[in-house]
Amino acid sequence: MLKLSSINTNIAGTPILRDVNLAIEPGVLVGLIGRNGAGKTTLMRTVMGLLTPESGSITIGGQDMTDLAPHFRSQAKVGYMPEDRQLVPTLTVEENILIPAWANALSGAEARLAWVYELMPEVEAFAGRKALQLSGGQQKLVALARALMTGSHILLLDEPFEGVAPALSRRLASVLHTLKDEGLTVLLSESDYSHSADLVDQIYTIERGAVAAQEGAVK
Ligand SMILES: Nc1ncnc2c1ncn2[C@@H]1O[C@H](COP(=O)(O)OP(=O)(O)OP(=O)(O)O)[C@@H](O)[C@H]1O
Repeated sequence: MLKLSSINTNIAGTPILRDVNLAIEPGVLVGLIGRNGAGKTTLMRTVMGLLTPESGSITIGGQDMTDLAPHFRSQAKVGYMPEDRQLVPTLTVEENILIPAWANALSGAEARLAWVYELMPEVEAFAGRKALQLSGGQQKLVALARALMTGSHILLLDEPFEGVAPALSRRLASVLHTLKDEGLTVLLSESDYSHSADLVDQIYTIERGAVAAQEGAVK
């Protein structure tokens, strides 16, 4: 379970997240819906420990992560797919996918990589190509593959469908359906409901850094 309690995060002294409370039960796919600039990325970066909240707490699987360095998220089997992908352009696709495994000395990385390739055979097909040779949508799949290396329990996906062509969007949605069936816990952000409506079990909206649960919004 992922839980944020009364989180306030500032950027350069400006309050961005305001008293955010959010709880995701294991195996549930939650949509975080809000316009550009609402604070979705700030929320994800705060959960990942890349931004330190001014106050409040973050627990993952019952462990208080609020003051722990980002790499503790990998140990807790949390994976993060940033909105801007953040691939290293001159490394191959496979090298990019393996970065979190190297950085965290992940045991069982080979088996995990094989599982990821089984889930997304198209990624294995371009494993040897440099990241800069891929389209934006293909890079999104690679960023998802990389997030899955550590994210075997919880995935944070920041606008995964943004800028992805329709055919690849459908493919991405089908991969996310499979991950949901596998029991992963997922927080997925989107600026509207266009891609997530069929996927999410529960919705939170975010507006000017304030988060609200949408009761009975879906399923
Ligand atoms: N490095 C920064 N310096 C100053 N302000 C920032 C910085 N990063 C984000 N902000 C501000 O924080 C607010 C929330 O931004 P954030 O990126 O979290 O929103 P978002 O919902 O993810 O939107 P987007 O899809 O546009 O990224 C915005 O008002 C943005 O201008």
